[in-house]
Amino acid sequence: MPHSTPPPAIRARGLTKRYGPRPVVDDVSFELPAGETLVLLGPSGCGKTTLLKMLNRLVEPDAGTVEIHGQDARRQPAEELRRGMGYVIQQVGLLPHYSVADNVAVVPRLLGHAPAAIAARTYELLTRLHLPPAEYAARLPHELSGGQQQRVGLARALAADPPIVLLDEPFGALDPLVRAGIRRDFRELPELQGKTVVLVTHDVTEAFELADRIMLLDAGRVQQLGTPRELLLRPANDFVRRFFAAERLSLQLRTLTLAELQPWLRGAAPAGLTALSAAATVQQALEQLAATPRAEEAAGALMQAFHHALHAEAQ
Ligand SMILES: Nc1ncnc2c1ncn2[C@@H]1O[C@H](COP(=O)(O)OP(=O)(O)OP(=O)(O)O)[C@@H](O)[C@H]1O
Repeated sequence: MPHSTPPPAIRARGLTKRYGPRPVVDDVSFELPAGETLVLLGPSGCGKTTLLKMLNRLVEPDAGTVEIHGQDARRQPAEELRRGMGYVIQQVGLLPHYSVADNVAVVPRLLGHAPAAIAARTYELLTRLHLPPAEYAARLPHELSGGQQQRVGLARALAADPPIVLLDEPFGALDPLVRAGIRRDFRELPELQGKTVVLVTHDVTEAFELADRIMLLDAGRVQQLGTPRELLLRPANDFVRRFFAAERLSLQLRTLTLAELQPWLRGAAPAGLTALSAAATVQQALEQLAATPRAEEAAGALMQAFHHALHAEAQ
C-alpha cells in the first residue's frame, strides 16, 4: 500500500532576520527529520541564537518560513507552538521565587497535566539529572550551583515530553570537566531518546559529540550543513577548514571508528584491538589500549591504520 513519508519535524526555508542594514541570519534553509540532533555552530555573533528563536517564534523572521511537523508555524498561536517545543535559554531563566520542583512543573501545569503525573515526572527527571528530589526539589534557584541550575533548566524543558527540544548553549558558563559530565548525562538521558533536538553551541567538541548534523554559520550564512564527518573530511570552503584546524586531529580521532580502519588493520591487528568493539572510535580504542600490555606497539599500528584511512578518505 503506498503511504506518504511524514514531513520533517522542522523545515526552514529562506529564513532571514535583519536588525540593521545587514542580515544577522541570511537565507537559511534546512530540513530536520524527527529524532535527529542538529547543532548550530559558529563564532560569537554569527546568528545562532537568532536562528534558534525563529524556530519557536520568539523572533519573527523578516523573510522565510518555518514548518513544524508540516504545519506553518505562523498558523498557530505562538504560545501554543512553544508549549510543544522544550526550550533551554542561554541564561537558564529559572523563576527565582519558585522551588526547583515548581520550576520543572511550569509547562505541564499550563498544559493541564494531572498533578500526580507531574509529580512523578518531576521526581524522575530530577533523579536522572543527579539532583535527588529529597535534597533539591524544595530549594530555590539561588541555592543551586550554576551547573545544577542548568540541569533544572534541562529538566524543565523535558517535563512536558515535547517532541522537539531547542537548546541554547545549555552547558555554557561551566568549567570543562563539569561540562563534559553534564553532556554525558544529557546524551544518555532516556527522556531525550527519539526527540528532535536543535542545539546552539560555539564549542566544537560539544558539537561533534552530540550532533547527527552540524550547521556551521558565519555572519548569518550557512557555510556547510552536514554530518560531523563531512565537515571534517570534506570541508566546503576555507572558512570551514580554518574553523576546525586547531582541533582537527582530536576530532578525527573521535570521528573515525575501528570498523572503518578494518581494511588497513587486516593482517596486522595489534594485540588487544580485537577485543574492542568495532563501533568504538579510534580515540576510545587508544584510551583502552593504554592499559594493555604492548600498548605502544598496538597504538602505533592503530595510528598507522588511522593515517591510511584518512588518506584514502581524502582521495
Ligand atoms: N534584538 C536585537 N537587536 C539588535 N541586534 C541584535 C538583536 N539580537 C541579536 N542581535 C545581533 O545579531 C547578531 C547575531 O546575534 P545572535 O545572538 O543570534 O548570535 P550568536 O551566534 O547566538 O552569538 P553568541 O554565540 O555570542 O551567543 C549579533 O551581532 C547581535 O548583536
